Order: sequence, then C-alpha cells, then structure tokens
Amino acid sequence: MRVLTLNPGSSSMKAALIEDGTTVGVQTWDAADAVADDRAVRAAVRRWGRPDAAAVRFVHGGSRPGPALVDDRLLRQLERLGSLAPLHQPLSAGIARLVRVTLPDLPVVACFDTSFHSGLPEAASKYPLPKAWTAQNRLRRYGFHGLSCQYATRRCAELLADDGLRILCCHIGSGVSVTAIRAGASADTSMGFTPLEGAAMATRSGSVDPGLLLYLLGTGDMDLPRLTDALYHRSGLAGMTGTSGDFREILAARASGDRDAGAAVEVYLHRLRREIGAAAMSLDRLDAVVFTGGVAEHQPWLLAELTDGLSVLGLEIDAGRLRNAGDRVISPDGAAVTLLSITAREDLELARAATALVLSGRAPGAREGRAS
Ligand SMILES: Nc1ncnc2c1ncn2[C@@H]1O[C@H](COP(=O)(O)OP(=O)(O)O)[C@@H](O)[C@H]1O
Ligand SMILES: CC(=O)OP(=O)(O)O
Ligand SMILES: [Mg+2]
Repeated sequence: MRVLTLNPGSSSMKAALIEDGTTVGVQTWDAADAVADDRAVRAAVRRWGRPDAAAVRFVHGGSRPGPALVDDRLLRQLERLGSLAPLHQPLSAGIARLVRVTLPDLPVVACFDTSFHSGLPEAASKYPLPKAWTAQNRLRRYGFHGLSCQYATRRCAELLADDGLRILCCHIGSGVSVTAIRAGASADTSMGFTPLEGAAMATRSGSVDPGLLLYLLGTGDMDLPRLTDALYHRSGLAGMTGTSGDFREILAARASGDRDAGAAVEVYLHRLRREIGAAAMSLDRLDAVVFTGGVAEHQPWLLAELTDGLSVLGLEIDAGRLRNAGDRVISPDGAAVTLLSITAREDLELARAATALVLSGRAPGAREGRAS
C-alpha cells in the first residue's frame, strides 16, 4: 500500500511516500509556507502520484489510544483541541482538510502523538490539583512526540536485539521532550497537558513556575493572548537570544562570541539534563538512551556537551562514533548505558498505522477511541 504521510512539526512540514514500509521519497518544507499555499500536498501528488491512503500526524488526540479514520466529525473534535497545541493542531487539521479536498475518496488516517502515552501510570499522568478538576481525567498529563518514541523504541530494539529494554527517548527538535520507556510502554514523559511542559525548546519556554505566570497575569500588564504568544512563540532559545530559535543560528552566534547565545545554550542543556534525570527515576534500571529529532541528528557535538553533564547516570560518548552517520550506537563498547543516535522517522510509524487501519477493513467514517 502506498501511503502519503504528512507531519506538520512546529518548524517544518515533512511529507513522505511510503510503499509497503519502504521509503519512496521524503520532502521537507518550512512549516508556515507549506500549509498556507497547500504546496506540500500538491507537490507530493505531482511527484509521487496518487497514493492509496494518507496519514496525518496530530500531536493531540485527547484520550484516543490509536489512529482513526478522518471524517468531518473527527476533524471538528480534533480542531476543538487546537488551544492545547496551537503550534501544531490547526496545521494538522488544515492539512487533513486539504487532502480530503485534493484527493476525494482517499482514506485519510489521523495518528496521534498522545496515543503512545495513553497507558501512562496514574502517578505520572495525574497533576496534584483539586479532585474536582481531575475527576473526569481530562485535566491530566497526555505526553507528546509519541510517534517518534514509538519508532525510536522499535529501532532501538532492532539495533540492540532486545525488546525488553529500559530506554530514555530524548526527542530534540524544535520541540523537546524526554520519555521513559519500559519494555515498549511509556512510563513517564516530560510534556504534559500540552506540548509546553518540560524542557526548554526552540520557541517554547518549557516548564516555568506557575507562580510567575500568576504574578504576571495578576499585575494586569499581561493578558491571556499575550501570555500565550510569549510562552509558545517568543520564549525558549528564541526568547533568550532574540533569534528564530533555530539551533544553527544559536550555535553560529555562540561561536562568534555572542554572550546571550552562550547563556541560552547553557540554560537549554541544564533544563534538558534535569528532564533526563527526572525521567530516569521512572525506570528500575537504565539500558539505553536514544537521541532523535532535528537538533540531535544534525548537531551531534551538542550531544557530547549534553552528556558531559550526565556522568552521574553513567552516560559516556565515543567521539569517533559520533563522527559517523546513520542510526548507530554512540557510546563506547562496555559503557554502563548504551547511547544511540536514531533518525526520527515518524513517517514510517504514520504509514504503518494507516496501512494497518485501512487493511483492517474499517469503513471510512469509523471512529476509534472517545471524544475528549
Ligand atoms: N541541516 C541541519 N543542520 C543543523 N541543524 C539542523 C539541520 N536541520 C535541522 N536542524 C535543527 O533541527 C531543528 C528542527 O528539528 P525538527 O525535528 O526537524 O523540527 P520540527 O519540530 O519542526 O519537527 C531546527 O531548529 C534546527 O535547529
Ligand atoms: C510535540 C512537538 O513539539 O513536536 P515538534 O517537535 O515536531 O514540533
Ligand atoms: Mg518534529
């Protein structure tokens, strides 16, 4: 089956054509352009021809434990989750609508980042908030980057020939998260109710003392739309440096002696190490740490800087292996914990899920899971 996969990230729009698990082609656009002028969908069809199905990544699926065929009702439900993932959800809904218009009658499958974490233990998913707020289990930690975690888990098991591993999956792209995985199941993860919690990111703040935010709202100088914009678009690396938050720009500025860029990288790495340390506590032992996502894949030296501050967990990098390319072990032989660099292939997970759902014969319009 030929599946067109569409993955709107916070800084990029990635399209791929996967045929029976084999990659026919991959193309990446800047996030803002691609959806605005429907270039991604039209270019993909021009280049690869009409697929048999399309799969679209939605970061927020509410409580849905697995993928679902898209119909108007599902799209409306997913759009209602827009304020919980404003950098992603509207783009995903827009692209799913576009596919339905451009390729009528094509089965379109929505795959959710949150599904991988749908079995999070209560201790990890529950916020210590008033019982009345959490009783319906909606105001809780959902977790994101699930398609990336699913792929990293699968690939790590393949490379190390063991599917019972205790893994930390560090997704370091525009969004950043750390997930503790116990024999394939998510045990804890740094993103929560929204993809704003946890580590500092390209333009997102990550976790900030809620007291600081209450203080700002209480002064009257800050209203909700301005606070939302600041935390999602003008914080993280971008906020600390006044740049776009792209790591290439930050590292170039640091190399030329820019003090703000140097300090921003320190804060970013410190916060990421804290999340790695915290996530490790949800495992009974630590076998492997996987680094994935655009920054991890293209800036391997940053991983050496990151792990330099993680010797307490026994993390060690082999500089020679860091220089190589592709999915690989990057720790020395005999290291206490095996470190791996794995290319994020959410597209392969999207195609796998769509193929399984379409072949299972569920009629278009069938829905899986509950509305959130
Ligand atoms: N060729 C590259 N060289 C260096 N860094 C890169 C390169 N490509 C991407 N990056 C880094 O990866 C980040 C985007 O990561 P990615 O996981 O693709 O993002 P998204 O969150 O949009 O899915 C960019 O901000 C950039 O810092
Ligand atoms: C969840 C998230 O932040 O995704 P991305 O890194 O693709 O923007
Ligand atoms: Mg991404």
